[in-house]
Amino acid sequence: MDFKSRWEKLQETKKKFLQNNLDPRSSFYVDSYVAESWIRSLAMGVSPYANSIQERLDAAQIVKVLADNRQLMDITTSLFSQIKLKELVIASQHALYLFDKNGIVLIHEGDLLSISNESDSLTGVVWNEKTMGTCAHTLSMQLKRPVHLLGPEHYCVAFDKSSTSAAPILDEDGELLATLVLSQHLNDRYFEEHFIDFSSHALGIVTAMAAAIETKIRLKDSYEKLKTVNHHLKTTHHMLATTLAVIDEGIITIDAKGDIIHLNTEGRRILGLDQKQPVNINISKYLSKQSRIRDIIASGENADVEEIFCVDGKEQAYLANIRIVYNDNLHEVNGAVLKLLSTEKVNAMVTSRSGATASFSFASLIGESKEFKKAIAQAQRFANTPENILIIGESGTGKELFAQAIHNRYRPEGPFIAVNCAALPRELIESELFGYEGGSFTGADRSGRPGKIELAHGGTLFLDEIGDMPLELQAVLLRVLEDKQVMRIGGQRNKKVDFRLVSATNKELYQMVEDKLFREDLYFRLSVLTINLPPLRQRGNDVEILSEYFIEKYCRKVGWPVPAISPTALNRMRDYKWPGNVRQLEHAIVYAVNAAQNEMIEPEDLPAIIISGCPTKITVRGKIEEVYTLEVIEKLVIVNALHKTKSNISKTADLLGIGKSTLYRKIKDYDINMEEAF
Ligand SMILES: Nc1ncnc2c1ncn2[C@@H]1O[C@H](COP(=O)(O)OP(=O)(O)OP(=O)(O)O)[C@@H](O)[C@H]1O
Repeated sequence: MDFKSRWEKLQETKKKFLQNNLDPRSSFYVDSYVAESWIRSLAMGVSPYANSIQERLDAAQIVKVLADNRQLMDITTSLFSQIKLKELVIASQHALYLFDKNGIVLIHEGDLLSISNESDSLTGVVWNEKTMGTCAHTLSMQLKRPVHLLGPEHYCVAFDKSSTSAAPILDEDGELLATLVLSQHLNDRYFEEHFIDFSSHALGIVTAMAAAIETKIRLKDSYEKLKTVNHHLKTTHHMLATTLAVIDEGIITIDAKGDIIHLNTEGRRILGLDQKQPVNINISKYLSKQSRIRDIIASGENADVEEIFCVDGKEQAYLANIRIVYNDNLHEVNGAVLKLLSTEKVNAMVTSRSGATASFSFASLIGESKEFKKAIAQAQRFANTPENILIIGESGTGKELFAQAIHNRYRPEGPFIAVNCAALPRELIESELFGYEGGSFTGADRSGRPGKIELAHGGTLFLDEIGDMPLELQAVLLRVLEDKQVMRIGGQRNKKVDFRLVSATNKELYQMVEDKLFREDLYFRLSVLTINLPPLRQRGNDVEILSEYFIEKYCRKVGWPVPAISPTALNRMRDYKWPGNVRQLEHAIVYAVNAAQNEMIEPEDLPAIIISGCPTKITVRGKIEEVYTLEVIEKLVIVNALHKTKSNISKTADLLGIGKSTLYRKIKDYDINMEEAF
């Protein structure tokens, strides 16, 4: 059927439908979806004779709709301008419309039908089946496919001489975004001269343009998504970099060949690289030939080892936690992450957690006597130099306290490591002082352990009872002091150590040198600066000052009222010889505070040894002399020996040259309190 005949048949069918209510669905010429739409339009009360649309969004709604469709409109207008569509549309006397998914006019070029009664703009006009009945774009919106309507197929008679093509614009999920419409008014020439149907061309153009817009929208969406992913990636990267930067351990990532891929701030500091310097360096540049890192990576097994890094000629030891990174299928080693913590820091952490800190300062040393003040002044002077210091004094005179005060004056930030050479079995002193390498001897830690000398790096090593150090170890200690480096038992390499040695003794050290029990060279090295601590019995009124101090300290601790000391009790305490010095005084005070019935400490509240240990005053040739009974002296000797052996019965018996059972009997007879002796 030719164009003109078809047009006439359509018009006839519509007329019958509108005027005689003849069901268009039975017509051979009208497609069923068009016929259905006519019926709907009529049912919705749309006037078939309307030639303008009254429904339009208000200004605010228009602004919102335009904003919601901004991207679509931008893409459409840029496409229009690219292919000069506007000019083409006008020249070919077409009109072009872009509708949103609800049929709101977003863009239009030309308004051939003067559909709007507002001459200026159609934007915001609500043009759908409800307002204008069957149109190409209303059907295209419903069917989601391109639709062409010829004149009378439109519901409104006003479009009887129009040819309209519409194509939907769908999103990725097939949801309707908009429709694009190309419409042409068929003037009389079409009917009289050509009768040519150009509709297929228009439909092709509008479909191709809708597809182009869809592609552009999808591209833009993908780009936006990529941008977001990229942004997330960047943010994650920044967060990771910031997290790594605040970790005060060096984090170095290397590939399987050992090339550095990434380092955090501390990692850069360790390798001496400034923050901007590129990192394409191989890690082996900083490692010695003995380094185990390469083998560990090749073995593919995580490991924690101590590694020496050499940067600018300077060696520094680190505890390296090596974690292997595999590729996705877990068969191949991609590289490793090294976490480096300087062994100095590890040691400092170990020592601070194990309580190896010095709490005493010169200000907390109690005493006003001339002798004591002289010792303090001397210690303060010596503290300011890096030299080794020897403190000589009887047991309990405060030698360790002095060592702590010296440490806190000179190197308070470093570790304070104390070793009592008399308290350790001979065989253990060596490993305790020098440490050992992993697997050096049975029973040792698999990973090895640093010795106290290593742990004292950057601080003070306090060797108490230095006189008890075995001769063979004295030689090793001397070498450490001379070379300032230490080698662990079973180890291969020397480690630099920097510490101040404070040693202490209650023995006649020089006498030991003469008896060949102590190395002379070591003695001279230790005793450059010597401090003699006076025994308590030579400190006059310090007994009273210290007693009051200890009473208050103890009562504060247990929350009791502070008692006074009666003058008689104080006299007894002054007369007593205090073989255990300040330590013994402190214990005596704890005993007395507990024994005292009221606010006054009386002589009977003091430990029995203090009362019985005081000399008896007798007159010899007119002169008052202080004499001790043999019993008192024996008791004192036993207490002293018990103190020295830390109440070890066998050792005490050996020391005194008596049998253990005799010792037990005497302890009972003299009512010796073992704790008090200690
Ligand atoms: N001047 C002092 N001020 C306060 N307390 C003191 C003073 N002197 C000693 N002490 C007390 O005496 C106790 C013993 O001190 P310290 O351990 O330093 O003695 P020492 O001479 O190292 O003993 P030893 O030779 O038996 O190891 C300390 O716990 C402390 O409470």
